[in-house]
Amino acid sequence: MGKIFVLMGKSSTGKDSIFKVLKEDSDLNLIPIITTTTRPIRNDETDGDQYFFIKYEKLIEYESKGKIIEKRKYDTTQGTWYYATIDDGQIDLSLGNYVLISTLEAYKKIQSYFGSENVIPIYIDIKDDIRLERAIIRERQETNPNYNELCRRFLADNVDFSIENLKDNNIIRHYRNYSLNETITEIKKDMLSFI
Ligand SMILES: Nc1ncnc2c1ncn2[C@@H]1O[C@H](COP(=O)(O)OP(=O)(O)OP(=O)(O)O)[C@@H](O)[C@H]1O
Repeated sequence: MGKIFVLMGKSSTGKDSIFKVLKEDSDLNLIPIITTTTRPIRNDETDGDQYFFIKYEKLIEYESKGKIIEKRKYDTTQGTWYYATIDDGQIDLSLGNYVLISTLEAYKKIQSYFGSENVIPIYIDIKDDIRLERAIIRERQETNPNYNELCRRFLADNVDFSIENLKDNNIIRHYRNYSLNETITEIKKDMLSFI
């Protein structure tokens, strides 16, 4: 039976940078799960790469077909955005091991959907000052930087990933992403021990 590795962490901790490398690693041979969002695509993103970028109407269509594993709603400074994991036939644990980027809330639902023994958390963390610095550097590269949204998310993440929430979900191991290569090596070693 395959495993699902769930990469989690506050914004700008490096989840996407780590995901990009792990999904190309031939030793791990992980199948990436692409989740869905209704938020606008950023300059450096490609549809079907970081997310499937869909319209709200399409999300409702999936919902009416009972295909939503989990869905989250965020009231952002640019309007309401939804993020969802959709059971669109991408995941079959008899076929291999999977990796996705998600949230703590979604991780819980994925665990109840696929069985907690099959779902492994990979929690990425860095100190707040470095996280904020990386977030600002990244945002500056956007055509229309949105520092209000950056700040909203920065603060919201500290609530979502509070020490209590992490403890309640039994997330003990923290992978500290100061050096990207070292973090990836560490995660890879642990992943290999599960597969
Ligand atoms: N170890 C690292 N050292 C320096 N910069 C890094 C490191 N890891 C990631 N970054 C940079 O930090 C920024 C945030 O990384 P990334 O987009 O991967 O984070 P994320 O957790 O996926 O963020 P979000 O959840 O907001 O999409 C990017 O500009 C990335 O290039």
